[in-house]
Amino acid sequence: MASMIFSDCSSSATARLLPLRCHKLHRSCSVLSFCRRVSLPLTSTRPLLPSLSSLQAHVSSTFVSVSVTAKMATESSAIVIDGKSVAKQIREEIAVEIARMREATGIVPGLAVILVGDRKDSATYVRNKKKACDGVGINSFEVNLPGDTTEQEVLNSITKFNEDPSVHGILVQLPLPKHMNEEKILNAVGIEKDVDGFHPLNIGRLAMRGREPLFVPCTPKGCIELLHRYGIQIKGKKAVVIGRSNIVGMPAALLLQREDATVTIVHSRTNNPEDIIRDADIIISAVGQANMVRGSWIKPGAVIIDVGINPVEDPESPRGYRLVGDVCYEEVVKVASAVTPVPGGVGPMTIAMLLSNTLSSAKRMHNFN
Ligand SMILES: Nc1nc2c(c(=O)[nH]1)N[C@@H](CN(C=O)c1ccc(C(=O)N[C@@H](CCC(=O)O)C(=O)O)cc1)CN2
Repeated sequence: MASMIFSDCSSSATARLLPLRCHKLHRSCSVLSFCRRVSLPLTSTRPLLPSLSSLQAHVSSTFVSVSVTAKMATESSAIVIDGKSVAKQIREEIAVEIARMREATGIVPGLAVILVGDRKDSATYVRNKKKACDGVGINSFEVNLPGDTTEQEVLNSITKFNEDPSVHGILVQLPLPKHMNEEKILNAVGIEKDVDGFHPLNIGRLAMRGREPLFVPCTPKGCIELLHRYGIQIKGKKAVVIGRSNIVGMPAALLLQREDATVTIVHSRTNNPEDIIRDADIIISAVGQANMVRGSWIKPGAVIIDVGINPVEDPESPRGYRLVGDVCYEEVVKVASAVTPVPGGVGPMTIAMLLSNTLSSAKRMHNFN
């Protein structure tokens, strides 16, 4: 962001941003070591965050297990929105639905993933998607193409999957190599199999009142699902989305608007972004800048959804780096009422929403409710 000062807020003074593509991602993150973990609410209707005192009153009845210490009542500290656990719960719900559908109809949902090139991070995400499919009972189909493959070869794979009745969802892992026309490739995915929700027709419908997209992009959908499952009210709230990418920022803003929030998008040309962010009740940050959003930019009690996954150098970590979000977690956790960690926040929800979209697609195609 041109007008923002980037300053690292990690404990390591030497921490530096690393290019994501050079490194295999890993799960350990020292940032999480001081997180208070609050287990999941089992219902999406009961608010998790009305106040600390009512939170404590509900503790024994509402949550599976809660490890909130007495310290929390005296020290201002946000609830950690546990995306990893929510995603697990959603995968379990999806597995039950898939089994029900298979028993009733004999149909098994199928997801096709096309990976072009040799980015390690993309390969990891694709592998994790396949593992998640296996876990819930979705058939997965994979095509791996070299980085110098032609656009036509990618289009041929898409056509093949568009015509295959055992495939209910198709996704092309992004980013594509630079020589490819992303728009042309994403437009080729049949709208009824567009489980990433990136087809312009799906995005267009998302933007219009009174129209329904067949699919909503997975990461923004995961952000909203986290807010719902934690009982965080969106209606009437001031929401700020930081970043305006086609994959996250723009659809996240559209979704928040559909939920009746008043939405502002902050981007690289926004003047005084801190002032706008400081006014927000809900912040979704998706810029890919480590620790950019500081504690002083946050209104006390705001809810922070951090979509950034940024590797920073960390000599103390076994792999030499760790993942941090766009938000300076150590500072923000003291000001916000709830915050997603990185890793373990929005990331796992992306894959859970992909499974959910694939199941919906199979149900819609086979008229199964
Ligand atoms: N076609 C698509 N391409 C890309 C998408 C997408 O939704 N569709 N999103 C991202 C990458 N992505 C899925 O593809 C993705 C990113 C991160 C995670 C995740 O679980 N992250 C973990 C941390 C990573 C780790 O330790 O392995 C976390 O945050 O806890 C899942 C999926 C770009 N491309």
